[in-house]
Amino acid sequence: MLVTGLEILRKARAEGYGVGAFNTNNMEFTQAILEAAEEMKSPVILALSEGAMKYGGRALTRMVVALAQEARVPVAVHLDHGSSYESVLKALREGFTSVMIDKSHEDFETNVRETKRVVEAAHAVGVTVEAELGRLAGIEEHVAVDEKDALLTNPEEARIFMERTGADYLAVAIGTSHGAYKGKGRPFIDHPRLARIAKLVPAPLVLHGASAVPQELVERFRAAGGEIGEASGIHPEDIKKAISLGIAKINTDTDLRLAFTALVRETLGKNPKEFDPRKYLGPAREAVKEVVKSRMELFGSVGRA
Ligand SMILES: O=C(COP(=O)(O)O)N(O)CCCCO
Ligand code: NA
Ligand SMILES: [Zn+2]
Repeated sequence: MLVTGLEILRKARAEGYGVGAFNTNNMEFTQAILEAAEEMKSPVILALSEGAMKYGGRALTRMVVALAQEARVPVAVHLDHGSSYESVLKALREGFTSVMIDKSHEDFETNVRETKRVVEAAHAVGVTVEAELGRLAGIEEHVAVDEKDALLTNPEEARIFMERTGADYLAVAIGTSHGAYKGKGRPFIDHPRLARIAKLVPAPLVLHGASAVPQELVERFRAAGGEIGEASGIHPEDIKKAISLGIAKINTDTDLRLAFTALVRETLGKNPKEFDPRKYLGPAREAVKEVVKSRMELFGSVGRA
């Protein structure tokens, strides 16, 4: 059933588990994510970025909202990294039940003002809001303290920010970053900082850039002809620890893309004569589903629907 992001995330934070927000751009990803959620009896958040909205248009948004309504588990349809008030309004018009306004690159007062404006509009139509404070950036442990403070979320600022904006959940910067290159080896995650934020911010917390970029997936991608450098993601133990400290929404996109693309390359490589899209998109869909299921097990959301 289609529910708001807060309905899913409030319970997750209260009960100490995480819920995956998985990005989709097409039918196969959407099916894989929802099938995994139903099989695992797990709540789930379907995330569409502005790029996804542009790429898929009404075909994508109508499909995602309709399938979320029919799903046998709680599903929120979420605008990922909304960059403007107008972009959020479009998502609200499409029936999304969760919207992110990401003004984390602006100064504090601008972020507060813009976020507050979105909260008023979204709440007026029963939709909940994710905001962001702090700069997502993979940082090495030895990075100077003042540089970390310039980048990562300041706990006291977070408290004031949430009180002034009324946002429902908060994306925090504690050392993760988007994409496949999150730092040399095991990225440094500032758990003490997260603990301080969680003490001051009772709202569900969000972890962006949370993909694991597992080596076996990177190898499979390379073996099938893909090219990728020294890729590394967030260690599963760091995800579990972050959830125990207050993270409730975990964004995963890169892992799904790697799995899907590795399988398309592999299937096409093995069957040069094949030109029925279902024959290479189907196995890729299954690979995405398996990644989503394993993420749900890691997050502890299995059986929580
Ligand atoms: O936080 C994330 C996903 O992070 P990751 O790249 O670790 O999957 N997102 O918001 C997804 C869109 C960003 C491009 O990946
Ligand atoms: Na988001
Ligand atoms: Zn993100």
